[in-house]
Amino acid sequence: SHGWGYGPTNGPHKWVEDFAVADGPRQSPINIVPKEAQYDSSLKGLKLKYDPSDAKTILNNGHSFQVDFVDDRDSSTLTRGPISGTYRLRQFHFHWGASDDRGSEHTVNGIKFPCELHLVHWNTKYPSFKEAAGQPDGLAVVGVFLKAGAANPRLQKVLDALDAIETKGKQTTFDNFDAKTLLPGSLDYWTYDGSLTTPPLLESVTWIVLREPISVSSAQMTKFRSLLFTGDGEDPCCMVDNFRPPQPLKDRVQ
Ligand SMILES: CN[C@@H]1CN(c2cccc(OC)c2)S(=O)(=O)c2sc(S(N)(=O)=O)cc21
Ligand SMILES: [Zn+2]
Repeated sequence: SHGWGYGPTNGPHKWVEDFAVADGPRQSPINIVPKEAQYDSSLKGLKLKYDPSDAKTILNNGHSFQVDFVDDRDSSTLTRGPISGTYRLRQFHFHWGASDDRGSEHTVNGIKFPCELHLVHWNTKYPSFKEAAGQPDGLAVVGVFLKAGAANPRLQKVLDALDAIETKGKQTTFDNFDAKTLLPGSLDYWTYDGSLTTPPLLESVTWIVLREPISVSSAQMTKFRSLLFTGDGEDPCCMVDNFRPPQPLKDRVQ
């Protein structure tokens, strides 16, 4: 079967055919309008504690690439901020464009960034990630914008691993990586209730989008674009424009 993707025949405008929740009340991403966001003084600061030894593998999943973490104990966690309880880091991945003028999923005042990092965490009040993914308070994803500028040395270890996972399904070990090094200096954030931005588009995500971007150079973006959506032996298709456009806010505030 021709699974979902980002092309003209299986892209975001087609996902509702297989995933009716695509038209749901809390879909992601959204356009963030800082002036319309409500300041909530009761919100606490984010607490992110990541153990570099939890990093396990890096995988080309045919939609993006992701770094997977060992999540069988509370060693890499997200607490405080808008959430209650303890969420464990499961994986991080990126979304990017074919050129620097697009690529991010969330936008700010309609502005697109060339790339967006997502750090996916699941609520440990549920027995497993899969169980949590189906619950309204099951996941918390920290989004970080990447802004075109100076090369970011913190990205280099991730980018150097991409040669080994060029095609869909390729995976290689990726250990001893501190995901905290990918975060900007300030942890100021916008937050809203949303969904996965890819099928199954589950409405189980508390989104926490950091206001301060990190930098990425055009040469580093070229490295992201060297990946393929396609598997070995298939006609090669560059992995670019793997982002869902902003969705209606419906009855939500930030
Ligand atoms: C391909 N989709 C990613 C993989 N995931 C996935 C895999 C299996 C089952 C499942 O739900 C039951 C979800 S995931 O939950 O790690 C996420 S989060 C996310 S994003 N862009 O909203 O941050 C994309 C994906
Ligand atoms: Zn994502």
